Amino acid sequence: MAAFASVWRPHLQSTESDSALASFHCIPSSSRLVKLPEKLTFTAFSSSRSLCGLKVRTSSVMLEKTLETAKKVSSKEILDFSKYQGLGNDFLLVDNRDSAEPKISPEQAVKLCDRNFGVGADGVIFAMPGINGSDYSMRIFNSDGSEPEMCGNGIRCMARFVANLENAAETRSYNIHTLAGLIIPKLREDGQVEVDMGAPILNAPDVPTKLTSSKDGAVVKVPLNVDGENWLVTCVSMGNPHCVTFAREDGKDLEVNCLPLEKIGPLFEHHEVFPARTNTEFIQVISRSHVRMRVWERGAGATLACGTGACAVVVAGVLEGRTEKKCTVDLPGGPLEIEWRENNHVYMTGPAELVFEGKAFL
Ligand SMILES: N[C@@H](CCC[C@H](N)C(=O)O)C(=O)O
Repeated sequence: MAAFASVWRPHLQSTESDSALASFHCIPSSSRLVKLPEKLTFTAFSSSRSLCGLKVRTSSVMLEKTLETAKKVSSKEILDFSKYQGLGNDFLLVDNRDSAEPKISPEQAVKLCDRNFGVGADGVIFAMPGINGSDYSMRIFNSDGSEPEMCGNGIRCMARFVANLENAAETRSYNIHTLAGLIIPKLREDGQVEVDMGAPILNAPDVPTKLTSSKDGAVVKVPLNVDGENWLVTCVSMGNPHCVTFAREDGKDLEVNCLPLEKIGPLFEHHEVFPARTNTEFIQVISRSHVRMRVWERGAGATLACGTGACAVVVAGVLEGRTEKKCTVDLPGGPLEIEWRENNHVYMTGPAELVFEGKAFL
């Protein structure tokens, strides 16, 4: 972890392109605080110096240890990561193939996901050794440090990440063990990733929700009072819980771009009827095969896309009689193709792209 030290008119300047590393050190020149690795103490020097890739120019910053020591200290506390995004849902991917324990703690993930003080991401994903014959296991921490069972956009990114690590063929599929069971992403020739997301879970206590079921154990188009307003909701688990709404109780179509997501999202997420909290999808139907979605994610807030959410939406759309089983879901970050097939599995197709690789101080 970094330590704070008082200095006199410090001026730090990054000499590397690694913004994550730099962000731990860069401060406004008017400030009197500077973050440095905690094991450093101070003596005087008065010229321009380079510290861990940063140029230090001040007349009175005092350093006792050598720059070599600083580099050794830093290297022990650096995390290598690759940043990926799927429709703007962004993740730090960590090569965790040598251990069945995540390399960083939930608290460290929260810091790294911070968009001002860290690298910035909706979550951290660990590519871990496979279990029970699977190729890999995936675990993920949300940006609030909580651990979800699954992540649809994340698993597309993970497939691309492990293929890069392995220098694998452009087109192949992986069996990935998740806390929601076995999920199978396939890298396609056209660059898209198609994922067999498994079967939806509809039985209310398994979602989980305390709402009373309306149809064969499932919660379909059931009124839910949120802050004095009644919404009609359908609850679906894709391994993780989702509450999907197409309308308030007046039945009028939603105009999703006009919803105050930051206000109502947290009220759904923490509603007492969702014992494990919930992701919430607000949907506007454009046609029976095309919907517009905005999402408030459990543990991450408003994101540009949610893969498990888009799958839950098509299942909910079919159960409510609003959509076909094959549907395009438009998210703020772009479209996902979703299909609920005859084998009861939901298939999701979308992009996954490497943004950059980096190193961050923990
Ligand atoms: N963005 C993800 C879902 C990530 C997990 C979610 N926030 C939860 O807590 O369930 C996706 O693409 O599915």
